[in-house]
Amino acid sequence: MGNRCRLRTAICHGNSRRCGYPGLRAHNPPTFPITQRSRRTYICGVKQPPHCQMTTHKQDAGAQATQMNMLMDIKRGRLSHLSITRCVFNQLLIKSGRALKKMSNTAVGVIPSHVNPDLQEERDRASFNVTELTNIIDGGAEKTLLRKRLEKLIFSDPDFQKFPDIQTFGTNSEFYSATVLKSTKLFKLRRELKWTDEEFDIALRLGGQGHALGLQHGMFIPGLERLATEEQKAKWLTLAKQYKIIGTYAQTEMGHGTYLKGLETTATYDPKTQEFILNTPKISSIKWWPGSLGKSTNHAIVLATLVIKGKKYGMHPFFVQIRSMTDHTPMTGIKVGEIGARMGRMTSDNGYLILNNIRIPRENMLMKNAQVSPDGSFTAKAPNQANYATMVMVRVGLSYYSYQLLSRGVTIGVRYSAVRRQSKLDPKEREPKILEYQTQQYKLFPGLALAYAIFFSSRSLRMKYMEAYQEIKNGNLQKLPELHCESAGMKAFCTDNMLRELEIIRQSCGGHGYLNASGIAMLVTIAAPMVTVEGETTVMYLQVARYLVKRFANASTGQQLDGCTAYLSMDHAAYMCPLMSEDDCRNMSRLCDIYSYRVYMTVSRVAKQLQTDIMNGMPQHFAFNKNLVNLVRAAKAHCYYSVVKDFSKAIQSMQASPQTIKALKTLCCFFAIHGITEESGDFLETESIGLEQLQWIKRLQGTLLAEIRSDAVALVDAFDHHDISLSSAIGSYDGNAYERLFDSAQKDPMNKEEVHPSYFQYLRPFIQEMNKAKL
Ligand SMILES: CCCCCCCCCCCCCC(=O)SCCNC(=O)CCNC(=O)[C@H](O)C(C)(C)COP(=O)(O)OP(=O)(O)OC[C@H]1O[C@@H](n2cnc3c(N)ncnc32)[C@H](O)[C@@H]1OP(=O)(O)O
Ligand SMILES: Cc1cc2nc3c(=O)[nH]c(=O)nc-3n(C[C@H](O)[C@H](O)[C@H](O)COP(=O)(O)OP(=O)(O)OC[C@H]3O[C@@H](n4cnc5c(N)ncnc54)[C@H](O)[C@@H]3O)c2cc1C
Repeated sequence: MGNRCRLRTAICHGNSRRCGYPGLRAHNPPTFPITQRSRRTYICGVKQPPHCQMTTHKQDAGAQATQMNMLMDIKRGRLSHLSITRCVFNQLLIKSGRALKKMSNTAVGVIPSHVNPDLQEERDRASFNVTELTNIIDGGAEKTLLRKRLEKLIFSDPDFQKFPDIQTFGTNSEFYSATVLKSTKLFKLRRELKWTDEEFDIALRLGGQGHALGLQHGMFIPGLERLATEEQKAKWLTLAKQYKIIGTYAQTEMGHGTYLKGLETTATYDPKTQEFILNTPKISSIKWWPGSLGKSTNHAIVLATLVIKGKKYGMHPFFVQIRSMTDHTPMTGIKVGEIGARMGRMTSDNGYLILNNIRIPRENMLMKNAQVSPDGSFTAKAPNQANYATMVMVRVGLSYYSYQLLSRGVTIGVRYSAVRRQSKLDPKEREPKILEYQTQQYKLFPGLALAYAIFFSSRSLRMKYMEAYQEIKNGNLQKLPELHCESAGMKAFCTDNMLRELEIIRQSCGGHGYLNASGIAMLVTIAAPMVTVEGETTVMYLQVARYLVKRFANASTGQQLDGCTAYLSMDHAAYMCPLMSEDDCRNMSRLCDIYSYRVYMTVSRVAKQLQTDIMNGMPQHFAFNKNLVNLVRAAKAHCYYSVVKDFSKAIQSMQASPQTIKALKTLCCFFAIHGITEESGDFLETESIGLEQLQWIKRLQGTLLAEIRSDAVALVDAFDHHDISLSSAIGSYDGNAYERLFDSAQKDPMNKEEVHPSYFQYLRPFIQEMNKAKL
């Protein structure tokens, strides 16, 4: 915390409580309207004479020195609480004689209504029209209006306004209740206002993190849509869409999440009664993790290994009622509950489920992809992986969700860095904004560029998904393998890199980044499980690698490839690094060629090594395991290349002003060259670039940091996250970080009482005992 802030806090702390103005607390607003001018004359809600103001950066050195000395005294414990207050006030009164020309624009405990000038200055210097870029992100000006209309509606509700504070200070149980309330409110609004799916999606996103009933829309409804027959949909999908039943997707078990063939929950068919008997026969088979299962849901799609006459038929989905529709108690034979406190905030009630001889009618197997007839004969209509369809959809969704989380994080980081001043660059100048430090830019701008890259790339993936899904729905599964590769790869790439960047951004906020009130700490914990859910990162990369190796083998036989692996069948024999000068390093087409060659080399090397190992007699699974690290490396290279390509293509086809295009091009180029510097070893080793080119690229990196710096605030403003969605004291639109931090601290339940009960219970008796004790 800077000196200025520490002093403010110290002043307010004493002042608000014991400085001779009893009854007035820091967050007590004055009871009459505050004008801009009068606002300046308040400290802790107490009217002060104009001269009795906080010092500013431009104050004279003498005043600063006096305050510093006082601070040292406070630190050393030489000043009592009361004397601190008096002393500070006296000092301020003395200094008032020097007529501080520019008074502090904010009184402690009052959040100013104007934008922090340091942030305004950034906005004034933007090289492009922020609204234009916001419109592009929203998908058009009319979509921005729609989002804003929904924002206004949702955030005018006091329950939504309260949510950030509950998220910051509430107990797990309070937070869970708030997320139930939030979900039910949104569901009701959807019905009442007849929202379209798009409007509802926007509303869910605005609602921020934490939806107790999130799995209803995230997986239960999509699961029914993808796995149920038309007849079953008519029965259950309608109920689910009308919220008459609340459900989840229960697949993962305590013993298995990744390896679906290893699921131990069984659904054994009984032809006599035409029922399935569901069991979780051992501890490792207990369903463990499903969201909304712990406390919220009354139904579930349970994934279980189908057993007919002792034969196993792989994993299939079953529709199971788990709680009573009248009193929400578990159905007979079912034990269900919460799995326990998790890292960070519990954004959903993840649960466990034990099934003990639960009988469900034959019709409750979701039979779109495979059927069991009354006599127990099994017919598959599609490969078993068709039952993984819900996961593919969620992987696509999580790629976009990564954009949402990261863009929020980087908004907080950049805005805060534009209002935080610390240390000295030029000894003669005032302390600079920390955003001026190149190292700070290097912490923030990769995340900023990644947020845009993920946005454009996940948008392109979503479009591919919609197209392929239509075909898959009609029984044409041709595009499924590529869709699986792309969705698994993007899910892994986006969540993995998003989490890494968010943690760097958190650190870039210094101490305040560790406070929940910063919003960024919370984002990191919300992002943390995203690398695990819906297919763990390494496992997903390995699925990509498996596809790449296969496609490489196809290309080696002369097959012309299309789609995301087309580059594998191109002729790379005559490759030469296309960067001839430093200027070329800004050429996206050339940078894409470098990326494509790097993937090609990485894939071909590992594929050839695999082949050699197998030819040398190594069993295939051994050979695979021996090369896993390089397989993941190849998959990562493929994904980075795809994202660079998508980002660059999106800009090429964009209808926007030259200024906006230029700002995005700079960011895209930075994203591409940052990837090269991060993995320079790989690029050099594959001879995609040479040493000289690497030097050019590194030099350009410094130049681009400086170019992005001037538009950084505008680029994050363009995401246009509402303050309630951000839930950040240090990243709000007005940039009044310190005032909001202080305000937030006042709301901490620990500050409700001046003296904590533990003082009477433990501390006072202890101190008394120590005072009585002989030396
Ligand atoms: C909308 C969301 C918004 C965001 C909300 C935020 C809130 C967060 C909410 C969070 C909620 C979190 C909720 C949750 O977490 S729900 C639980 C999620 N669980 C998982 O994701 C499990 C991960 N495991 C698997 O998916 C599979 O077991 C893997 C893939 C690992 C292996 O697979 P498998 O066991 O079968 O063995 P195999 O490797 O021999 O593969 C055999 C063949 O199958 C092909 N194959 C494999 N998979 C697919 C596929 N999907 N489509 C098409 N094809 C596929 C594969 O290429 C291969 O083809 P070929 O090479 O033989 O030709
Ligand atoms: C917050 C949260 C919400 C969730 N929600 C749901 C839900 O709603 N419904 C649901 O069904 N599930 C849910 N899950 C479970 C989630 O899908 C699984 O945790 C996830 O798929 C990972 O599986 P796992 O836990 O078995 O990890 P593991 O597979 O045990 O992973 C542990 C390690 O083993 C490695 N590993 C495993 N297999 C391989 C391999 N073949 N090759 C190389 N390395 C390997 C991994 O890379 C990892 O490093 C949720 C989980 C979380 C954390």
